[in-house]
Amino acid sequence: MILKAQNVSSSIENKTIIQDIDLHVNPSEFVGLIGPNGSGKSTLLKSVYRILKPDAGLITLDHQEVYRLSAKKTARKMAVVSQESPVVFDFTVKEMVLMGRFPQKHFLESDTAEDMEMMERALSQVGMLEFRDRSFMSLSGGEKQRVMIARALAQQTKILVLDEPTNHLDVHHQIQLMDLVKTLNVTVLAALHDLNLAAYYCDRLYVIDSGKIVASGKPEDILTEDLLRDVFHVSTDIFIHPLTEKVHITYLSDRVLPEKQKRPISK
Ligand SMILES: Nc1ncnc2c1ncn2[C@@H]1O[C@H](COP(=O)(O)OP(=O)(O)OP(=O)(O)O)[C@@H](O)[C@H]1O
Repeated sequence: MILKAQNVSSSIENKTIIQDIDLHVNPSEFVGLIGPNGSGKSTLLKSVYRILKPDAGLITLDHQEVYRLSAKKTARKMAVVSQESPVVFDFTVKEMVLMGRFPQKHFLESDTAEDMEMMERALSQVGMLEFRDRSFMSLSGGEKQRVMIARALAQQTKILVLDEPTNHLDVHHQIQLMDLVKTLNVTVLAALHDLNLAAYYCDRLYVIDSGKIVASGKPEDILTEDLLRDVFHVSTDIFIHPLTEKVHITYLSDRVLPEKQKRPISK
């Protein structure tokens, strides 16, 4: 499944939030969207998953315009884990994950043995099976996030759109989740704050700053000390890790940098 955004611009309350965005994700590719707070990552993802219709431009899934597809048809193709945790009152973890099966079902069709199997498999994939009868609202932030990921997995789509999927997870669960997503062999577009995770797992990255794509390409080609200074306003030391052979970024506080290595950081 190929996802494309062409010349996409969106505004909220007459303020342009993202502008002339061109982006594509090839089948089975893991693409990361990185950028500072407020740069427009979630807005772009919301436009992709049909929550915020762009003012201009085109978003397609396998050459079909998403805003012409029904919500149900889109949900059969694309699963989303958004930043906001849903406010639900009395659903169990199991019921939350089974909701991911709705797009595949007929109106009022009850849960089948296959649905139950998918639910159990998705919960074990995120290490949450033992929580299946717990109330969703009683879970910790990280546990909720893993259940929402299980729900997306149970949806069995060819494309996953993830908005900060690891922001509540401890280091072990961050790696477990990213490994899992990587092995699914589906098309992934994910907004990520952790640049080392992005560099390690993503095939390609798009860098967004003030609503515009300012760089794109393989992590090793675009994650430079200059780019991180210009876009994220941090000093860094970047090298290829000898074991992983991936870009590794060390963040440097100006307080510890020798005077002669300090370079102005614009903001
Ligand atoms: N409903 C809204 N009303 C007004 N401004 C909004 C609204 N939604 C988003 N914005 C603004 O749009 C800009 C982009 O927001 P967005 O959530 O897309 O950024 P982001 O890159 O995902 O940020 P973060 O890294 O903090 O999650 C921000 O300045 C934000 O305040």
